[in-house]
Amino acid sequence: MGEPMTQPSAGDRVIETRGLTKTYRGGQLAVDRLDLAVPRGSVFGFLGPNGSGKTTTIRMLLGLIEPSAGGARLLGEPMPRAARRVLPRVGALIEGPALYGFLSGRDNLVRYDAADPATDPRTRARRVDHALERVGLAAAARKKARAYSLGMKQRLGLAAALLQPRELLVLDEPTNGLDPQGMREIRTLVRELAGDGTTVFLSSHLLDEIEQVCTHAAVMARGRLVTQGTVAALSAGTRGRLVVGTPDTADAARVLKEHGVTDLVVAQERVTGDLPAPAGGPPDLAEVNAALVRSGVRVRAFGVERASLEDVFVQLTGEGFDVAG
Ligand SMILES: Nc1ncnc2c1ncn2[C@@H]1O[C@H](COP(=O)(O)OP(=O)(O)OP(=O)(O)O)[C@@H](O)[C@H]1O
Repeated sequence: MGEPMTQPSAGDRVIETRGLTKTYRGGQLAVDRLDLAVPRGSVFGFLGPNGSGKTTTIRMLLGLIEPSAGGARLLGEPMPRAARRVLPRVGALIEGPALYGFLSGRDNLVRYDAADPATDPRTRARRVDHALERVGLAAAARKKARAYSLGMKQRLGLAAALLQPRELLVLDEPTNGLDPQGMREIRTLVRELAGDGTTVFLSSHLLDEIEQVCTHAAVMARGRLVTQGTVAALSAGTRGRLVVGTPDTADAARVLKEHGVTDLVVAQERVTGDLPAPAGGPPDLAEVNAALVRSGVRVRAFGVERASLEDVFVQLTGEGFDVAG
């Protein structure tokens, strides 16, 4: 309030950081001049290998730790200064929910709801039941939380974050440690929440997870932002690889090379390579295919593999994605 609007579109950003930096006391630079812009309504994936600074960033966004330099705005308000005003509009799940194992899932939620002085005790039961319904735990609501699977615990944590209507959900590695079924459940839930108009910001070290659920992503490496944008644009920025399935790999490689395909890799009955840069338009794949056939190459499969976020990461950092933390 009262502050001049520096960006005309600032109101459309639920998270915005400028030069956000964290150096821990031991001197570890965990987050280095981060400029993040999370549009309202997006499912925003915060992607990076372990140790790349995701949790540190999230802790600063939520006002749990102070930045060493730079700043963050959450729902348009400066953090941590406006924490008391902003945080009630934000649901968060970080480092697994704190639950009492000896209480039922439902009673855990009742406790969470009662801990919030702004809630009306008369409508508590309705809120709790609705949240349980929301995450698909209604049938297991009376079970003790210690009997819950990890996925159920994670869903209960989400239910706690959903006791109030939220504009933004911040989830730190929400599928970490879950089995494939548990992961699917959380992903489905995230999609549903986004469908209702909640902006979801989630961190993950899993590329395919981000590609499956997110509309936007930011990629981190060693505390720095590598890139951010829509998932479609990030992948489109990287050329796909041509893949030819054939028993005649040597001939195929020769013909492809003649057509400007580079970085050829010959594996068992498969030749892959980078397509030439599209000077004046994309290469004519039909012509490449016809040339293979003209040279007597028996082509079983022919196509371009879509670039993945992993390709984007490797191309931008020159590192594999599994960088040690
Ligand atoms: N409290 C702390 N004190 C000192 N260094 C820390 C602290 N917390 C994190 N770090 C270091 O800061 C860097 C970033 O860690 P952070 O936990 O933010 O990364 P991350 O991307 O969330 O990884 P992970 O998925 O493993 O949590 C790491 O090198 C980590 O060792």
